[in-house]
Amino acid sequence: MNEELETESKDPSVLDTFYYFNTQHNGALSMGPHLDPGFFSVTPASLVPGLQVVDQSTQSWVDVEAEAGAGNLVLFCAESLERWSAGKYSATNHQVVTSMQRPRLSVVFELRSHNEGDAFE
Ligand SMILES: O=C(O)CCC(=O)C(=O)O
Ligand SMILES: [Fe+2]
Repeated sequence: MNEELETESKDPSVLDTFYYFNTQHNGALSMGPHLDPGFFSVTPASLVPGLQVVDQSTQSWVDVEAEAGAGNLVLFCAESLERWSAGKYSATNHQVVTSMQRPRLSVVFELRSHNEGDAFE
């Protein structure tokens, strides 16, 4: 295992909060497309839209807050779960775009493991 991967797999679980000023034009990227590194991520849908996930059946972006009302929990798979399940559960590609020119607050919990081989050690 290279050093970068080793460091990544030893990251603790995180609870992040984000405040997006949303001063750019609608549709501008606030956080580029990415996969989260852990097993899964869970976030309450925000009051202000912005989170988008890729629908794997159509490969198109879906607006999360249009599907899940504010406060409903959204759970998506991340990279360790994809590797650990040998691809049975694919990590969800997601991004954040500017919308409504109103500040957006989000809270995201990412469950990670100290050692992927022993997932819940
Ligand atoms: O702000 C959000 O809704 C998502 C943030 C995110 O994708 C992340 O923390 O990895
Ligand atoms: Fe993310």
